[in-house]
Amino acid sequence: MEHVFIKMHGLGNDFVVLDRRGGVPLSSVLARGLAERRLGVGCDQVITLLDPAGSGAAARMTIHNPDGGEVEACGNATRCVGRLLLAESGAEVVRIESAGGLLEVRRAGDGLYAVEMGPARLDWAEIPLARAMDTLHLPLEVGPLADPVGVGMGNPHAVFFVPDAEAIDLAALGPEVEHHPLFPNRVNASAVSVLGRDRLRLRVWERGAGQTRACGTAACAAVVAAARRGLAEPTATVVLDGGALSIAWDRDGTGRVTMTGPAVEVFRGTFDPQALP
Ligand SMILES: N[C@@H](CCC[C@H](N)C(=O)O)C(=O)O
Repeated sequence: MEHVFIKMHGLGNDFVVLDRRGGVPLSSVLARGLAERRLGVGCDQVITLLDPAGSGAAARMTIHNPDGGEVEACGNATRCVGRLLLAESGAEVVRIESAGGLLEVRRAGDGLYAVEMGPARLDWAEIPLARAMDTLHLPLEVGPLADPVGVGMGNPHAVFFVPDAEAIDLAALGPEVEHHPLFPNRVNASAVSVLGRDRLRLRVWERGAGQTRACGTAACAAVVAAARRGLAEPTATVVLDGGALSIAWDRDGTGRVTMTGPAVEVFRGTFDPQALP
């Protein structure tokens, strides 16, 4: 039997979205097959909408990386799901349940969507790291990547500040950082250059996905890390390969991070699960 999917993206970080409300969660095997770029539909993450558990949210969202692993958070996908649910309900704001917590999405004008991504996690156990340590300086060096900041945005991030992010060979260095024993759940790795007090350049190696054109949670983590190091303000623009995101960390208040950026629907189609690799 054929299944319907929606292809969406946020700054080129692309998703296959499946609406399974009233149905059952997606298996890792099916997620891997759908994400496969030669034989599947192809995407950086597979997103499933399920019935909410009862928090008053419009839906529950699950996220699978192309390696089949289910993960806690995806900033760009949250804007995309928010767009779908806002259009469906006509409401001003929608709440989405995720493994990383309850997220809120609202329209921000000009095709932009603002997501309240929850609090930045700064404690080693919440990221998580393998043992107790100062998350502002992780004892890690992989080639030109050294002394990262650890940040949890629901999912784990290591943020490396470098003079020139363009010069970093992420394809070569990313896998070693991702699988380093310091990170029991593996990690997303970012190379960040400070362009100004309110502007960062970020290139990312995503856990379970490899290099992508943008990662929303990495952009949040980069601003949190830069503000903690005193390198930038807690409100800044992050320039990724696919475009820019506005990030605001309410550092002295709730500790929550708000991310604003585009969410685009590309097309809708069908697939036959039996035909997937
Ligand atoms: N692209 C996402 C993050 C997706 C999950 C990540 N690869 C992980 O394993 O934590 C984003 O926009 O945040």
